Amino acid sequence: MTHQESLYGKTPDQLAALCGELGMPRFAARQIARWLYVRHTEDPLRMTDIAAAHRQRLAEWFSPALSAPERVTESADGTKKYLFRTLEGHYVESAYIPDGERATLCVSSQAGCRMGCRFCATGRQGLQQSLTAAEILNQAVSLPERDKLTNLVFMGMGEPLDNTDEVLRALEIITAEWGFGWSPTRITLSTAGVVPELRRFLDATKVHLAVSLHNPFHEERMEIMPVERAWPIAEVAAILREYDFTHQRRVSFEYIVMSGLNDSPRHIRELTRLLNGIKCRINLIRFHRIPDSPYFSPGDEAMVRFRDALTARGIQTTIRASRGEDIQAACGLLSTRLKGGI
Ligand SMILES: C[S@@+](CC[C@H](N)C(=O)[O-])C[C@H]1O[C@@H](n2cnc3c(N)ncnc32)[C@H](O)[C@@H]1O
Ligand code: SF4
Repeated sequence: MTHQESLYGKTPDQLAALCGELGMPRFAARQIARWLYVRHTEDPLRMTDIAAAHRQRLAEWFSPALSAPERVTESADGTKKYLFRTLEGHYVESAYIPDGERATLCVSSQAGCRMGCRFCATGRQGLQQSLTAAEILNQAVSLPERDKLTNLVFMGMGEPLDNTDEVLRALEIITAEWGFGWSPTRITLSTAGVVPELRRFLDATKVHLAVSLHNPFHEERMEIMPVERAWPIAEVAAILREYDFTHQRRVSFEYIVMSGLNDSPRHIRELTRLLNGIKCRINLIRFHRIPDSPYFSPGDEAMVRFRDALTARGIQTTIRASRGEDIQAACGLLSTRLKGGI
C-alpha cells in the first residue's frame, strides 16, 4: 500500500481488506462505499459516520483520485468532448452525447491503444496507459452533466478487454446496488474482439456487447485490424453463439462502411454467413476522417442500399448518426493532436 493509492475505485471486498489492515472494523467498508459511490464524496474527513481517528488514518493513507476535466469542446449538435488527465499525466477523452431523453457518455478505458487498427486515431498513439477503475469512473463522476446521464458506452479511447480487471471493477461499481445502482442494460462495452477475455466479460456482467467487425473476411480484416491475426472474427462469432442474446442482453456489430473495401454484395453474403445463429444487430458507421488515411465512406444513398440489403437478408441493420464530427468527437483525435502525434 502506498500513499498514492486512492479509495475511489475499490469494491467493498477490497475496502474490507484495507479496513482490516488499518485496524478498522470491516463493516466500515460498506460505509466508505456509500460515501464514495452514492454520495460521491472521496474525502475521508467528510465521512462523518466513521470514527474520527479512522477518518484521519484514511486521509493520511489515501490520495484523491477524482479530478475535473481540463478541457471541453462543444459541437454544433450539442455533443461535448471532455479531456481528462490521468494521474500519470496522460490525456483521455470522453464524449457527452445528449439525444432527446437520452444522454450518453462515451468513456475511454485506456490512454492510447495497442491494437493498431488502421482507421483509428487512438491506434496510432500506441498504448500509453491502461486506466484504473477510478480513472474510468472519474469520466462519469466528474462530468458536469453527471446527473443527466442515462447511458454509458465503452467506445472512447482504448480496448476495454485489454484492461479487463479494471473495466470489470468499474462495471461492478456502476451496476451494484451499493454502487451507482445502474441497470446493466444502460451500458454497452465495445471490443475489437479480444478472444481470451470475451468469455470472462460475458460471464462476469450483463452489460450489452458491441463488436467492431468492419470486414467479415479473415484476410481483408487483418489488413485493417491486426487483432484479426491472433483472434479471428470467426472465433468471436463462435463464442457469441454459445450465449443467449434473445432477452435483456444485446449484441451488436459495428461496421464502418468503407467505399470499395467492405461494401460489396460479396461482403453482404459473408456477413450473413458469419452472423448466422447470433441474434444481433449491425450498426453501420460513417468513417470519421483522420489525417493521411485512405478510407472513405460512401454517400448516403449507398449507405441506405447497403443497410437495406442486409435487412433483406434478415439482419436488423441501422445507420448510426454521426455526432460531434465538427469537434472530432470520435476516438482519440484531440488527445493525439495534443501529443503532437498527427
Ligand atoms: C475507438 S473504439 C473503442 C472500443 C474498442 N477498442 C473497439 O475497437 O471496439 C470504438 C469504435 O470506434 C470505431 N472507430 C475507430 N476509429 C474510427 C473512425 N475513424 N471512424 C469511425 N469509427 C471509428 C471502432 O471501430 C469502434 O467500433
Ligand atoms: S478501434 Fe478500438 S481496438 Fe482499434 S485501435 Fe481504436 S481503440 Fe484500439
